[in-house]
Amino acid sequence: MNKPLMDRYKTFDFVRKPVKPGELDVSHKTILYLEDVSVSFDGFKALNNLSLYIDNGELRCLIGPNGAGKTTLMDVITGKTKPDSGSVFFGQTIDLLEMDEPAIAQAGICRKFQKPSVFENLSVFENLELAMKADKGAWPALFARLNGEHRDRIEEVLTTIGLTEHSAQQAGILSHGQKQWLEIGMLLMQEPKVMLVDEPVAGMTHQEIDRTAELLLSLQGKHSIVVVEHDMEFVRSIARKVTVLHEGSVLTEGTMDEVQNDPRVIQVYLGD
Ligand SMILES: Nc1ncnc2c1ncn2[C@@H]1O[C@H](COP(=O)(O)OP(=O)(O)OP(=O)(O)O)[C@@H](O)[C@H]1O
Repeated sequence: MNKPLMDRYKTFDFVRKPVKPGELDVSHKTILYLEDVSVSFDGFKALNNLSLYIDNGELRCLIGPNGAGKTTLMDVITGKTKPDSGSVFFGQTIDLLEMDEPAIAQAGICRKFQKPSVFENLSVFENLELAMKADKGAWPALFARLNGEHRDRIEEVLTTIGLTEHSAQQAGILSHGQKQWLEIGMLLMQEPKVMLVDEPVAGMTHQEIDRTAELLLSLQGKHSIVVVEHDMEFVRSIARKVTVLHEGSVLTEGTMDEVQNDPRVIQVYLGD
């Protein structure tokens, strides 16, 4: 086939673009695969043959009692902890166990910890600017002028996180909720494929919790999001699918109603 004709064919959906080596392949709709993952600390199994699959673009909530393994699971996905056994893939082909933490972040898996860690002395805008430039690996260019495209991107993220009116305000004087949204915005500047979000609404007011629910719902589809949260009312307000962890394994998965009515879930939450 001559080249121009081939190029024209590429514009049709039915001709699947071949995935280059190292490129994310979500053609099977799954973006994260964890299979038979085990992690031991001094003989204690924090994760025990855990298998979990996250769809591309979905918003998944992860719940479970204290010590169930939620944090360890996040640590495995981000490369902080390497499992003793099992496999962890990003899309069809990218083996996360062969990558270190910075490489995994660079590939598009970002994590937001519970405590906000914004730069308090910088403005909201400058925090977003810094997040973008740091992502480009361009520390020497940190003080270079922003081009229009970058400025537009920051404005877009400001709108998404609802902080446009606070753009020039110093981050240190934002409310707790606003700091959390700014930090989500800082992740968004890096255009993540997967966002791991740890207890986003801890310490928030009811209004802030509602706003956070709206924000996370608005991000699904464009990003795949895994939220670890203890606030069940909040989980109910955002979750399509909930995964319940217990003793390092998946106990059950389903809608919030399904898992809340599951006798095994009631048992692990209430004890015997
Ligand atoms: N570095 C470590 N060394 C020893 N044990 C650990 C370590 N990290 C986690 N654990 C243990 O592994 C188990 C799972 O811990 P993990 O923090 O993953 O649970 P969690 O579901 O996140 O709990 P929480 O809801 O309380 O944050 C716990 O029993 C914990 O004590």
